[in-house]
Amino acid sequence: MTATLTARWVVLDIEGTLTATSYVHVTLYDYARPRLGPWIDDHPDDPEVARALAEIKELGGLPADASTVDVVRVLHGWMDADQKIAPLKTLQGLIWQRGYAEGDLTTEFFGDVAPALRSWHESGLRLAVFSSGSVAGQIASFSRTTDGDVTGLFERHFDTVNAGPKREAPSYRAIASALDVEPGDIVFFSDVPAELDGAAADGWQTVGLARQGEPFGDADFGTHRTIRTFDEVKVVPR
Ligand SMILES: CSCCC(=O)C(=O)COP(=O)(O)O
Ligand SMILES: [Mg+2]
Repeated sequence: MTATLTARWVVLDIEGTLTATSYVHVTLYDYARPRLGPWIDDHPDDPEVARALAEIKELGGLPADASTVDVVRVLHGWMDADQKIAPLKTLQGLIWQRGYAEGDLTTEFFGDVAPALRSWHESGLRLAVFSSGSVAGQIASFSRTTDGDVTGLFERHFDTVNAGPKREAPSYRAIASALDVEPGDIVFFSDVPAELDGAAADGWQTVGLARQGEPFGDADFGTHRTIRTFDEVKVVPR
C-alpha cells in the first residue's frame, strides 16, 4: 500500500538512497583515489586544500611536514574503511567537481529517483540534500546524471561541515533551523537507520530506503516507515 505523507521539505541522503552504494564506493572512489596526491601537489595555494591538509595530518597523527605520499596513505586507509571524514570528503568533492565538468563522470540514479524528484518539485515541495559528500561534490554530481542536470530541483545542500554528523540529532536541528520550518514539516529519506534515528530524535518525519541488493536492504529499520523504492510513498505539500 502507498503511504501518504504531508510535508514542506523533502531532505534526501545520496548513497543507497538516490544512487547505488557501488556508484560511490567503486566509480567515485576509484576516480578520486589516484587523483588525491596530484590534486594536493597542484593546489599548494588553495586555502580550502591547505585547511583540509592540516586537518588530515592532525586526525591521521602525521607531523605538520608529512609528505603527500604519507597523507595519501592516510586518505586511502580512510576510503578503504569507508570513513567519511570531512577533509577527505572536501578533497574528493573538488576532484569529482572537475571530473563531472570534464565529462568523465555521470551520476547513475536508481530508476525511480528522477521521476519522484521531478514530481515532488512540481507539486510545490522543496528539496534539499543531507549527505556526507561535500556540498561541492553533491552539486557537481547532480549537474550530470543519466536523467540530465537536476541541480535546479534542489534549493539547499547540507554536509557534515555545514550541518554536522549524520547520526546526531543536533545536525537535524541545525538543518531545520536553516530551512526555517518546524522539524515535523520535513521528511528525511535515508538508507541508514542510525541517520533516521538522529532525524526522528529532532522530530522529523523519516522514511527508510531498504533497496534490494544494497548494504541496508535487509536492515532493521525499527519504527521508521520503510520502502523499497520511491514508488511506494506519496509526499504532498502541506
Ligand atoms: C558526489 S556526492 C558523493 C556521495 C559521497 O561521497 C558519500 O559519502 C555519500 O554519503 P551519504 O551520506 O550520501 O550516504
Ligand atoms: Mg546513505
